[in-house]
Amino acid sequence: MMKIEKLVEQAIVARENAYVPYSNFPVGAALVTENDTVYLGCNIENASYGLANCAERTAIFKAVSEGERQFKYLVVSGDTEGPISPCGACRQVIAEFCAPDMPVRLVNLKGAYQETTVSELLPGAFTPEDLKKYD
Ligand SMILES: O=c1ccn([C@H]2C[C@H](O)[C@@H](CO)O2)c(=O)[nH]1
Ligand SMILES: [Zn+2]
Repeated sequence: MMKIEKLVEQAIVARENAYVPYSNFPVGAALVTENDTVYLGCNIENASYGLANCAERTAIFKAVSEGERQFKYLVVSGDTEGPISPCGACRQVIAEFCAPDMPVRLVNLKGAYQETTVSELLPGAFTPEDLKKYD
């Protein structure tokens, strides 16, 4: 397992690439694969506001598009008062690709954090398992 402090630092540094001309709210993410590869993500906004892609989804989509399917840890960082809170869309995408018991660390820039899990972020998620009987 990678050192958590280093992952948190990477998730914070990942904010530097955020494209956030509309919200001015950079968010970063660091996603660790089973083989300890780290995929970083930042939020990427759009003049058509609703098309913003959050940092967590950027990291997940980068990893999945490189063929990765097994993940073991996710860190999300933002300059929030308390730990950052992923949006509903990200919670659903996280539940698609990460095991229910996978740990997720939500952090801010002041050292506050919440260590949670995928299933705690989205209890009762609709997942690929629910479609299996239609295979
Ligand atoms: O967990 C979060 C929460 C918010 N945002 C982004 C979406 C938008 O670009 C900006 C303000 O909501 O922050 C993320 O990337 N991840
Ligand atoms: Zn989101």
